[in-house]
Amino acid sequence: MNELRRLWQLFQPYRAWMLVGTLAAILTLLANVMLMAAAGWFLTAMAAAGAAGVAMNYFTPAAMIRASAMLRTAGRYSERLVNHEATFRLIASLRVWFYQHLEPLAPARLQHYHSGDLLSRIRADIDALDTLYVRVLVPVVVANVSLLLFTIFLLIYHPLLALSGLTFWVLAGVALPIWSQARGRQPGQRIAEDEAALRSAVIDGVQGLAELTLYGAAERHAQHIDGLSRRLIADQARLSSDHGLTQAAVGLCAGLSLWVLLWIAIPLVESGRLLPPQLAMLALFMLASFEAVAPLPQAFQMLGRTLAAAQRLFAIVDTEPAVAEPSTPSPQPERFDIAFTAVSFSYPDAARPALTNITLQVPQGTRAAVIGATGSGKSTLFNLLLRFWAADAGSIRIGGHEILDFHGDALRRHIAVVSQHTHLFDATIRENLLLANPEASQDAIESACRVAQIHDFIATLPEGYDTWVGETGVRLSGGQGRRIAVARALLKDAPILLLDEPTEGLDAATERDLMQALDALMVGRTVLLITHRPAGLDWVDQVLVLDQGRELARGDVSVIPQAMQAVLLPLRAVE
Ligand SMILES: Nc1ncnc2c1ncn2[C@@H]1O[C@H](COP(=O)(O)OP(=O)(O)OP(=O)(O)O)[C@@H](O)[C@H]1O
Repeated sequence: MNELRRLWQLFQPYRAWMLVGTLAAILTLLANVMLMAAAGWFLTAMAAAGAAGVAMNYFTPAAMIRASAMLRTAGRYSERLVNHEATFRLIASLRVWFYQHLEPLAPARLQHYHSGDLLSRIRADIDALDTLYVRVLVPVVVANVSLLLFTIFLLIYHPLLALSGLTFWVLAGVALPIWSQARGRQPGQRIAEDEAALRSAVIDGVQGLAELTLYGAAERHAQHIDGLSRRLIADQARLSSDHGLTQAAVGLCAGLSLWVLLWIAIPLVESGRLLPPQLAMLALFMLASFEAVAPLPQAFQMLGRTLAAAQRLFAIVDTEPAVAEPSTPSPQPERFDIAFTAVSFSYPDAARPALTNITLQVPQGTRAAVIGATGSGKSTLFNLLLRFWAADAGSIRIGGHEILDFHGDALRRHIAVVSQHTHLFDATIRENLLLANPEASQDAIESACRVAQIHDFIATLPEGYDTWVGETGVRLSGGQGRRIAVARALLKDAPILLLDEPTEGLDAATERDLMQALDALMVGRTVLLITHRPAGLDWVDQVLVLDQGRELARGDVSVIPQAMQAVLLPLRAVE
């Protein structure tokens, strides 16, 4: 129920829309019931007048019927219009709200979530929330208001009629929904989970199709997906069959209520306390009144799924970011030297610290390399500098300011990164470049690409900078992708440059060309380079050698040959 309260708060900006939509729904229902009741009365009265050969004013009832029919049509149209508008606005704002909470959690707090699962939360779970408004809130309010009016209406004729109406409305509008909610809770939760699992499995399967085929595991993966779909379908089938049952039960209640109404009202007609046309009116009124309670069983059946979706969303929204944003404005550094002082850090649940007591000063405009074997903590140093994680001990400063005093975005504006894993978006080359600087002119883009030595290649493409690079840049080679990353970093024009094994996996000739492009990028910037290869170490000013998160040596390349040998010899042997 806590989720319901929190969701209601999120709906706050749309309450005026919701009020109008709900009023329109109430009006539509009342018009429909009035139409049926008035038609029943009118037909019987006309027949009775005809049989008795007396004149009767049919203008007023005919006008009432026409007015109800018009009101019903206009009400239905405006209810749909307003409620859809409110729902779409609500969904759009919920997506933004969720994304705003998701972004500060990346990457540290999201590493346990599969991207398919996150996608499912952003799409299916948020879609499920809108049902709370259209399928649950509106029907519940409409039912309460109209049943109150219906009861008063029946009381005018006889208390017993009101009592019997209430009994069947409560049966259809309260007992059936309670039953259907209890039955729908578990499958509803499972559907939310299974949809996410299915989406993850399908995305995994498509992305890893080459590996699955290579290792003959495609069939097994298909069976896994098949198993998940079957479970999903079984739960959906159960909900649908329950829905069918409840609809039949609502129909039964309506039929029984009519029968009881006749049983009470016929003696009233016989005793003259009710006129025959009133009997017909009440009978049709009773049947039509069940439209108020008919949507309730499904509404409560869906509640389980909606609440499960809300729980999954709040689980992310309530997660504390790994690094808290400061409450004060970010400092404006005047120089861009980097200073790590006695920094230690362990990842949650890690067996050993990733970094222990690391100190490194990189004066502005100089270049430092961090070398070490796999798992020695090099990337962790970058993660801490980029404020993706906060160090457990020690301090990291840029231009003399603690990096924890910067807002994450403000800090990262000063830093450009070129890594071996450059993510290229499924967009054009130009759009991928503009990510670094949306304001960049075509001239600026081209000159960055010239320095990165990729312009000539782009110029040969039929669509030039408007060439689509494909998902994750599959239509570019590794070296070309890396150069786009260099051009991006140039366009960002940040004073600090982090290079994470930028030439990893490239052949010697491509590596040499890329090094030239990187050389141009590094001019005038404070550079931190991660590498486990000797290439490039001749142009750095200092080296930090890491071994299992500890400093093995630090200083000029020439003054630490022993440590260099210790780390580089085994690596050279591998190469
Ligand atoms: N997100 C993470 N969560 C938990 N442990 C991590 C995480 N990232 C790294 N580690 C662990 O921290 C240690 C240091 O990892 P790090 O990635 O910094 O090493 P590295 O020197 O950059 O290695 P490589 O050269 O292979 O990239 C390793 O033991 C690794 O398993």
